[in-house]
Amino acid sequence: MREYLKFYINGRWVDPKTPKTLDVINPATEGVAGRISMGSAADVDAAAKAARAAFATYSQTTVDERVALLERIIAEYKKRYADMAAAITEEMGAPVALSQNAQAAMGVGHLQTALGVLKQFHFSEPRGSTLIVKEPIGVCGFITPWNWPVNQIACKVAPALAVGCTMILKPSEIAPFSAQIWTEILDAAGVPAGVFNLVNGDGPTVGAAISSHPEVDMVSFTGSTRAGIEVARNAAPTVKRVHQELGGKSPNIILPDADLKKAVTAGVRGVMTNSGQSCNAPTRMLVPKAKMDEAIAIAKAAAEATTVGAPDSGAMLGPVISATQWDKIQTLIQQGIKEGATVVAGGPGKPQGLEKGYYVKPTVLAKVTNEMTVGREEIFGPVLVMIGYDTVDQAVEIANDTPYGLAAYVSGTDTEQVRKVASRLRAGQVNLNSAAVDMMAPFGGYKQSGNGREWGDHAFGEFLETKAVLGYEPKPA
Ligand SMILES: NC(=O)c1ccc[n+]([C@@H]2O[C@H](COP(=O)([O-])OP(=O)(O)OC[C@H]3O[C@@H](n4cnc5c(N)ncnc54)[C@H](O)[C@@H]3O)[C@@H](O)[C@H]2O)c1
Repeated sequence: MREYLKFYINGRWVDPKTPKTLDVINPATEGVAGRISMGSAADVDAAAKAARAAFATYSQTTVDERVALLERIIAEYKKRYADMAAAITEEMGAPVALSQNAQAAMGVGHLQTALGVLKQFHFSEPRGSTLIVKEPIGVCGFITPWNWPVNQIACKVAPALAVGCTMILKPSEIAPFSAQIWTEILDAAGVPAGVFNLVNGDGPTVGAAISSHPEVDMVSFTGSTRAGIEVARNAAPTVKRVHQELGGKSPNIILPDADLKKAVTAGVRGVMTNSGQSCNAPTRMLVPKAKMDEAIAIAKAAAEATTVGAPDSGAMLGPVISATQWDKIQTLIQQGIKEGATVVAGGPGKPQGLEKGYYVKPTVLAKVTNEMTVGREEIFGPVLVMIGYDTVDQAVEIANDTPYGLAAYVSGTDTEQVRKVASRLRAGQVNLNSAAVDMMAPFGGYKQSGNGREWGDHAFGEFLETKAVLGYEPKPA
């Protein structure tokens, strides 16, 4: 039973201004795994003031000092790696192997990436007699979700620290354990007081207080489009910069000349991983109608080979995050069936023998059209929908017919055609032929999937202001 009742403000573990707690549920057991304090606007205010005070000195640190700091954080992270992976499994149910090999790995991955970028980054550029300077934007507010918890914390905190910003983090209240370990790591690494602050709590209270606080210069939010809109609304009166990373319903175009077995199998795996709880999951598979029967058979086999079970059982999928999420997924599957989709694999209800815990059957729905609810709404569970197309033009049209634009996937053997299709897709990241993760590739959405870009060098820009210093080079006498 974990008890994380203090916040981290101004380099110290402090009690909340008003005591209030929340039980954290382990989704694999439905049992209480721990307790956190739920903060208030007063806690956010204390954190914002600490971050503002620390900005005066931290923003003036040298690149070498920040390189040394990131190196110390990476060293501490490596010491706590197993604790981090265990915390993630406990808070959100990821299989042990996924937590160890991917979830926890992303945390240190973003730290190392930020370190590499920082060593080469140009913070100023002379242009004639003018100097253009990139300066840290100030105090940042970070609001993060539960699905890739430390990934989303690290991809904000690491570049922000690298450029000289100070910050307040509000992690997901449903999965707050990894954020606690993260904070302990930063504390052990000697992050100066006030540079990084942690306040736990819910969105409407702590999230809204961060979004609207006049001392917060920018807010970076990852989560649902609904909450992202609220953040922007609350931020508007203070004219702060708002960075949103929101939902997705990413298309996966399997071109007529693709290696069908490889592409469909990879597509199914891409949806199911992390129990379908990835914002960039390839959830809409677009298949040539002439190849649909064959594709369905491959998808069925791949989904049925996807094992589900307790995080420590060696199964490929754990539970989904919560009872609410489980219910939402079930309602959407039922809605899909009602609107005419065919269940190819999985379907409603819990997998056999897994009555306790929020487990969902790896599900494939075929005969889906892009107009159906399951073709349009983000399900955020292990549910793939398959949609047929007649021509490549039609596939592109269906792919783009969504309010989202986070990711897209294309498979085919004709490289020219694959690239051409990629150029027509309105999405922030297009993955060709199951390319591997690239930590330097910018990550972010078009349309209602958000704005701005995280990861790699592009992330630095989110936390920088641009200053033009005219007359920097004095005119020769
Ligand atoms: N684009 C991306 O990079 C990305 C990554 C992961 C998840 N997501 C999206 O996140 C969603 C799932 O996460 P979730 O259920 O935790 O989302 P959520 O929006 O409910 O919660 C995300 C965070 O926002 C906070 N929040 C909620 N309401 C708020 C408000 N009014 N003001 C300020 N903060 C508020 C929550 O407390 C939490 O910390 C999915 O839609 C998914 O696609 C997007």
